[in-house]
Amino acid sequence: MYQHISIPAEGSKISVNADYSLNVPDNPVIPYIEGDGIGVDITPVMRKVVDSAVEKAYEGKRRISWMEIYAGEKSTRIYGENVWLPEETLQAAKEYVVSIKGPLTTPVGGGIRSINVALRQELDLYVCLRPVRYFQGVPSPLKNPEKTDMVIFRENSEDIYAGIEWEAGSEGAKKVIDFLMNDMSVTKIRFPQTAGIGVKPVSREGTERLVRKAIQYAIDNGRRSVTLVHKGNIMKFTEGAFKNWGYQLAAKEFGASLLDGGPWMKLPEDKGGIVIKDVIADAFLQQILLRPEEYDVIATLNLNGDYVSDALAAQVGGIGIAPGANMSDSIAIFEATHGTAPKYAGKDQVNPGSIILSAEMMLRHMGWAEAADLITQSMEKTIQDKTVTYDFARLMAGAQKVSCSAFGQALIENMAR
Ligand SMILES: NC(=O)C1=CN([C@@H]2O[C@H](COP(=O)(O)OP(=O)(O)OC[C@H]3O[C@@H](n4cnc5c(N)ncnc54)[C@H](OP(=O)(O)O)[C@@H]3O)[C@@H](O)[C@H]2O)C=CC1
Ligand SMILES: O=C(O)CCC(=O)C(=O)O
Ligand SMILES: [Mg+2]
Repeated sequence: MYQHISIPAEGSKISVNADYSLNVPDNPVIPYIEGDGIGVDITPVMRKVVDSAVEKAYEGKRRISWMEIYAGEKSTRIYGENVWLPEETLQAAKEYVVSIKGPLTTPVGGGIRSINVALRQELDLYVCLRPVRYFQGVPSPLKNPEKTDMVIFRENSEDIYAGIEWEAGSEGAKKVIDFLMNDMSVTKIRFPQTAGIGVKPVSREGTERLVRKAIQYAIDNGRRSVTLVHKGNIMKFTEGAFKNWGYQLAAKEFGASLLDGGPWMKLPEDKGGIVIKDVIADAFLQQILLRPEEYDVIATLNLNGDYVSDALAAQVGGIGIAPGANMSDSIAIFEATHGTAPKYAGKDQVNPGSIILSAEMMLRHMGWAEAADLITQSMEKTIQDKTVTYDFARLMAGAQKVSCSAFGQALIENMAR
């Protein structure tokens, strides 16, 4: 029994088999977190669009029972002042296997640590999967935005992003600096009296499980290459190790061999002949603008993946239309790439496209491809009709600018069946 979560009267749990495949009942209970800021605008629209797609695709034989669970500001209103991520929210996400969330606020330079990161850490959702594709008609800063077609596998549990750090002048920072200077002979801390300290753990296990998923995805989906994106020239034993462990895994588990003497590799033809390559992160950020067609599946560390996600989203029209998922082998929480966009909160203005396309990924993950296809088709049609929210309308000649909820309604009306 939960304290504040109301379990729907109808519906049952999705379960996971030993091989991590899912048993999805026709009436699954799907937990959702509304989200802070624009969560109040986009999450209800997403639910309506998904319900409509499922109804249209399965004519009442399948249906989602939504179950609200809480995190972020709404949680503090329900559970108490300092309860940002209740234990029962984690429990429900585990028990019900597949869920979806709106964005959650993280204060800058102090205050609570990210609840988004905490959710990923607590549930060990080690893959952040963010596909980036172009929808015809979306305004983009590129001449040929359709050439950007990548799938990002961002490591989601390690790196400097994990939040191990001590504030300048704190007891913790002093202790760590003392240890580094006195016990480890470190002489390179430029201003030891006033330095804050962050720690960047990157492990072989963490790297291998992420790169394994990326390569398997590339094989299963007929992709051409997997690129390891790193800053290994500077951070040799973290980012450099990520690159080395990635190549080693490709050889050890997938039979990759050196291509033209290396370091690039190639999988055997029965595994699609996929090329495994690497690129240094700064060079990657300029190459994705100049030659995006050379990149396909991307495997990278947590912080790089965060930067790369927003940069690639911009190339195909912005974070209003950038979906994603946080996944372990069994549990998945789908979420948009963007944040809470506080200046638009409650104004019914923003693009609900990102969370709707995250739900589209969720439906596909559940094996409900017919409903997922309806969402993609209606998204394509609605954008081509130039019925769009402010973010696209301001860059599109002759567009009909609509609200967040009206865009959802247009999607529903444009569903083919
Ligand atoms: N996973 C999560 O929950 C995430 C949470 N965050 C958190 O969100 C908060 C705000 O972060 P911030 O850096 O402002 O980033 P945001 O992604 O929230 O917003 C930045 C800008 O992106 C555009 N944008 C974002 N979402 C949409 C949308 N749905 N439709 C149209 N445009 C959109 C807006 O641009 P414009 O002004 O040009 O219209 C907005 O001002 C922070 O607390 C941050 O930590 C951030 C990222 C992910
Ligand atoms: O947790 C946050 O507030 C930011 C997270 C983020 O930017 C991301 O995961 O892309
Ligand atoms: Mg981000």
